[in-house]
Amino acid sequence: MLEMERVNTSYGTVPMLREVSLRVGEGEMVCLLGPNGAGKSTTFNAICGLLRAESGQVRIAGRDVRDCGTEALASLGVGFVPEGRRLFPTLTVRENLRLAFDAARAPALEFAAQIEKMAQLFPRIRERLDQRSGTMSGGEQAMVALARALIGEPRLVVMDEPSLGLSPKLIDEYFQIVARIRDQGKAVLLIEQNAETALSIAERGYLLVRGRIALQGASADLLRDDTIRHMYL
Ligand SMILES: Nc1ncnc2c1ncn2[C@@H]1O[C@H](COP(=O)(O)OP(=O)(O)OP(=O)(O)O)[C@@H](O)[C@H]1O
Repeated sequence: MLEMERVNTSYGTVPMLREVSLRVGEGEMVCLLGPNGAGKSTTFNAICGLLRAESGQVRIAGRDVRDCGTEALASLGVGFVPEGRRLFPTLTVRENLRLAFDAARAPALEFAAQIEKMAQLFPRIRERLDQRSGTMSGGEQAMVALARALIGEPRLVVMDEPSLGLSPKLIDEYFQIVARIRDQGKAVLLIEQNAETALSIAERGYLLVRGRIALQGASADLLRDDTIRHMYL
């Protein structure tokens, strides 16, 4: 579903990502770990078209998306959960979801039915559909941001540190929902600081250090790896 091949990016003259290659297969959940400043959000931006890769390729479902634009990606079946949620705070939950639903351009889907599906998946937002999203708690906003990524039935979901700022109890609830999404057959790239939780639900993982992929492997192997244990566990 997602392939990055030898991607390089810079901020001005400062190189950031260096020869980054990663892939997420159909229905597979993969995590991208890395310390602060490693380039995780840069990788997210390179996938969603906010930052153009200088060289290398970014392909989604076999299509080169480097010049695609973020809106077009939604209609290719990709849902994004950006760091910090980035909801429209003065719009209601329903309006935020509507924008994402329209961007997905999926004529076979019906908005009311998709809202009902999201309300079932996220009971916390059912009674808040007409509340302005900026007045919701951080945990509720996190659920709305995930519902927004899912409402157009994407085949691939890319999440940038979605658990940031959530309480331990909410993190558990959040990742139970993420695991259910994976079980529905969606491909997921989970960019996370929370290595133990991420590796416990993803099949494989990559470790990004100073813009380069330093380690990759099956989650069970990474959980036993000395570098990962030293950095996180
Ligand atoms: N727009 C920008 N202009 C210049 N430098 C930037 C820009 N965005 C990010 N950087 C730098 O690139 C490096 C990687 O940033 P990035 O946000 O990708 O890291 P990260 O792994 O997501 O870190 P964190 O876990 O702290 O969010 C950092 O040193 C950051 O200061």
